Amino acid sequence: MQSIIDLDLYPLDRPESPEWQALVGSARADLARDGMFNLADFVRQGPLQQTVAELTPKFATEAFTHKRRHNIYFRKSIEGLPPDHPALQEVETVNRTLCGDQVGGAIRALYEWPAFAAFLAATMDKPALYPMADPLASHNVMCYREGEGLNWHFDRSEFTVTLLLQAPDAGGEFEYRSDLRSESDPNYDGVARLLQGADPEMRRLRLNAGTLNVFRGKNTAHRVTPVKGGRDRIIAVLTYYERPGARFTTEEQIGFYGRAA
Ligand SMILES: O=C(O)CCC(=O)C(=O)O
Ligand SMILES: [Fe+2]
Repeated sequence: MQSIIDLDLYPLDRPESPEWQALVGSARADLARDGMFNLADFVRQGPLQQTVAELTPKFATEAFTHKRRHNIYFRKSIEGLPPDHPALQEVETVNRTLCGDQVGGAIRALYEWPAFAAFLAATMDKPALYPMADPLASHNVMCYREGEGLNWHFDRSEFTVTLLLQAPDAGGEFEYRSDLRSESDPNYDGVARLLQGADPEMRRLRLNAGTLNVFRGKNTAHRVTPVKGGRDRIIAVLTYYERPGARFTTEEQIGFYGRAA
């Protein structure tokens, strides 16, 4: 793992050491304050560039083009909400996705490294986290070309872990609004306000390649703005759950990836 991650900077291989505990502590403090934490230069430049070189031809030939109009919930209707409620306003998403069964190398090695899941669990104050059993959804790499983005949504899992592999020249920014809803309060009026561009608490993040980002995606509305310029935005999305064996439904697999597996 030392060839992929700088373990001197980020001692994930030494759980419970003072350095590991300090890293977990600062990640927890950031999560509590901002709903996210970032570890810059988490993956080394060599494996980053190698991964981009391996995956670029696959994006040209075998990636699924995710292009659809959807609302922030990725659901046709929400019980108790009239179809014309502004929280159900539709937006368009376009990007290309490679699924877990198409991504190997450093990304898969990191995804399946037990010490990485254990570190993430500690930052989130959970007893354990497990990779998904879903051959498609477990770890994805997404590519956004000029004009492409991912529109407003909430994630299925409580936390989302991303690793930017290649930053675009401009655009492709990550915009988010932490704690827009909660388990007990869907806050549809707040959702409508965000979609109308009128939420003063929306924040924007420009990531650098190699940065690990962890955020509370289930109740944090977020989007990726359209990329500008010729350099694609390429990002790995790693999904963990508190129980082993998590899978998407067949309908979700087809909606996100165009196939079931
Ligand atoms: O591309 C990103 O930065 C975010 C990806 C994301 O939100 C998702 O895959 O659910
Ligand atoms: Fe997301």
